[in-house]
Amino acid sequence: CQIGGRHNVSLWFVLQDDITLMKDMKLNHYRFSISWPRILPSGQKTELNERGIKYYEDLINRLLDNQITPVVTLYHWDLPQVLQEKYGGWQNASMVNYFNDFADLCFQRFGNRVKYWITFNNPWSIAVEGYETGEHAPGLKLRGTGAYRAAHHIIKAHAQVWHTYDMKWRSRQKGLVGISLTADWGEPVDITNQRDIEAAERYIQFYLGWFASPIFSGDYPQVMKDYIGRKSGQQGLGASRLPVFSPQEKSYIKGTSDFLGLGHFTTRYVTLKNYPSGLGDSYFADRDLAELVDPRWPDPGSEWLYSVPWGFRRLLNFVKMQYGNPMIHVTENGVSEKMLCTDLCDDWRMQYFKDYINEMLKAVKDGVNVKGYTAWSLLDNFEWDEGFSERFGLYYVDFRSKTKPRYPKASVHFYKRIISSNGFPNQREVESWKRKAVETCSSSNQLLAADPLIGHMEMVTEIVVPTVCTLCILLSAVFLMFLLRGRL
Ligand SMILES: CCCCCCCCCCCCC/C=C/[C@@H](O)[C@@H](N)CO[C@@H]1O[C@H](CO)[C@@H](O)[C@H](O)[C@H]1O
Repeated sequence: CQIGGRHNVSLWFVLQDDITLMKDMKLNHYRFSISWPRILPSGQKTELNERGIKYYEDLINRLLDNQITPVVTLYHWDLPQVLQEKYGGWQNASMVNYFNDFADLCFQRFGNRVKYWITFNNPWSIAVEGYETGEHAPGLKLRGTGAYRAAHHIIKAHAQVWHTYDMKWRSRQKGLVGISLTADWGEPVDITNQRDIEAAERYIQFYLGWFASPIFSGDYPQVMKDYIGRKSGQQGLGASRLPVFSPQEKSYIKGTSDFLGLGHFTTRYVTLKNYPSGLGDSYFADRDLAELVDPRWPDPGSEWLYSVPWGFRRLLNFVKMQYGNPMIHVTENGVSEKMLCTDLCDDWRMQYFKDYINEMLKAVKDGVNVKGYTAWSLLDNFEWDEGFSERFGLYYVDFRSKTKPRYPKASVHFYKRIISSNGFPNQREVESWKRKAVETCSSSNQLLAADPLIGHMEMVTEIVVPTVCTLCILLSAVFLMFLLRGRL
């Protein structure tokens, strides 16, 4: 669960409270990110924000005091603005060294206590949504080239950070450094149709393989090199839009992940669809495929998120087969709800967790090396596409209130049972967990229902009172001026 780099409420007592929530749920680890600009506001090591460092030190210490292992992500999408403005962010190769300096500083300052490091969270989103579709920061629409360039530099930056840790810190600190990749599963529409099978394979290779292949196997997936290379040629370009790793770079990058962090939320059916070149380059057109969904799949929240648990097991087995059965930590898995739905009795989330965790356990039985699972997310937080209107939290957060109070959804009680049983004992017991969770959440619902009143009172003290006071002062000043002018 993650709030770290994006902690909005940094009051100490809130931090304490959240750790109490974690402890109460018997979480044994907590994933959060360190905000690069918070530590190095100019992006470079010349200017250090000691208060930012202190904030993370306190968080880490407090977690350890409570026997909760910190799992720290170094880049969950917040780049120091100056690096974007001066160099173009991840379009520029110089980010590799800047990011390495930041990571090195984190290892130096926190590495005696942090043993699990994740370099990047979901680089697919950074590259595609940041530099191809422009939906995320920095909002660039460099179609057909931007995402590939950004990814190229991210992969190199990841590798350099892993080597820095390996050479400089590992022997003393004895931690692990990995990357967290997010991917959907892609299932052929027709499993007897070779063209659909290949299209589904391309879907996964363009998603997961784009990053995992260089890191685990030493180069981009062959199918990406073939498709992008061919289309670039048809477009009259002298070279592929997909950058190339030199032989030295390939061997430098290969093997640079001590574990694979895996984020997974949903699945797509995939079929062949040709995109003739000349209609505009794009990452999406390069894949020559169409994504489909089954209208019967539940989709309680985000429009891209359908609950398809069986896809999780297939994806995990794909990782095992494709990358030599690496150690996997599931870093993100969860489901949202739309804002209008303020019901704390989130039976669809309990169902999602039950089904997805169950499929993960089947994958473990298949021999997949899953060592950890982290739900997304502990608290409702800022969603990158939809802001605060899509809630992924186990805990509901009342964003209208200054103190951002947390209310447990039914899934808190349910998830807690999964943790203490380390899985599912039997169907009957699991059903009774659900019943009890729903009973408990009804009382929290009542608390939340009383909340608009609190919000209203806060609005009065925060907006109405200061505005009225300012107006009074202004009026008095005007009145005084008139009075003085009359006397002169
Ligand atoms: C020629 C064909 C053109 C087709 C154009 C299609 C454009 C599609 C755009 C794709 C959008 C996909 C959105 C899905 C993204 C998720 O994978 C991503 N949000 C998952 O990342 C995690 O999501 C969490 C929940 O939002 C988030 O909070 C967490 O930080 C992310 O790591």
